[in-house]
Amino acid sequence: MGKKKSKDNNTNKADSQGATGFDAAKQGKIPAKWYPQAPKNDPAVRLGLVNASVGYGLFAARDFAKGEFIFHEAPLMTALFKENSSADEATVNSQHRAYADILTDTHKTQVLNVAFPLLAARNGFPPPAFAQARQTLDADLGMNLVHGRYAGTDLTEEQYQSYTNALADACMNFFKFYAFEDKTNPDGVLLPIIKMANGAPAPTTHACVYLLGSLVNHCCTPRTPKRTTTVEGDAHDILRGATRRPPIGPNIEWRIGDSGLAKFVKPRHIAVQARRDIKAGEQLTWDYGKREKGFLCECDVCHAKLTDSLCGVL
Ligand SMILES: C[S@@+](CC[C@H](N)C(=O)[O-])C[C@H]1O[C@@H](n2cnc3c(N)ncnc32)[C@H](O)[C@@H]1O
Repeated sequence: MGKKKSKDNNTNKADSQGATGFDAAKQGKIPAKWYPQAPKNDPAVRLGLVNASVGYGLFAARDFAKGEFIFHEAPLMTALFKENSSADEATVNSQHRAYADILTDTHKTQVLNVAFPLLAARNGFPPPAFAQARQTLDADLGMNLVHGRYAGTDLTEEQYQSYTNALADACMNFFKFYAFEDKTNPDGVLLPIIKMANGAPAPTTHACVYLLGSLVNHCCTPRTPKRTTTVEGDAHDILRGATRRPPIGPNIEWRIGDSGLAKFVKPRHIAVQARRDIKAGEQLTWDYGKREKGFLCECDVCHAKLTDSLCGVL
């Protein structure tokens, strides 16, 4: 009962924030492309498993038009962050403090351990049983979302087990994998996190971890953005002449805080919008940028490149 009450409180808070943004949009104070077009309680995203090596991903729960606002959410936790910072005491302490704060809130801890089994494993928590995980994800995945959006999951028990079983030797640097750089410090000066080639200490700034935003996977930006392909599509196209094939490449983009695009997005909140038209069920991806990624990319652009090179060989 207590849990339900706190969720309702969250929703009410979100609604009142949403109303402000909504009014501002109606008055033309924010660009129409950020206007929340979907009715309240229309789910924006679902959590699913891409495959065992890529892990979780976010999927569109409905169609989105190019430029459409998809969701925005408050950070679950923020901490200091430095590129390659695992030896930096202040940064590590700050990250531990952020995590400890979350552990004082049982409800948030449950959600965190289900949404981020990597983090749970690192901190010695076995992933919860599927039945509990499913309930938590369905009910609470969108608890940080504003504008009344919510999210749930389509994860099956089999998928959940296959992913969580693979996590025994899970990652050591949670923030490195999941945090967003909040590039705007309180004075509005940009503090990009860059890898220092000369070994000098990298700049430190705040990093934010989000419940949904941090679960978005990477997709490379295609060199020629109009290039589109599918294996079957290629074969048919050759026979029938070129037809329009589904687009590839990152389909969303994000901003943190009020970056001049959305006045209702508070500092450190992340806001996500469609970079092109998106169909329900499509995985939402963005380009992580040039930073060292530390994984073998399995995005559709890399798959297309591989297909192209194999076709070239055959
Ligand atoms: C921000 S997390 C995204 C959520 C993650 N898939 C999960 O299940 O927790 C980033 C991690 O996801 C995986 N990942 C993201 N994009 C990927 C891609 N294009 N190819 C392979 N792995 C990817 C990598 O393990 C990466 O370190």
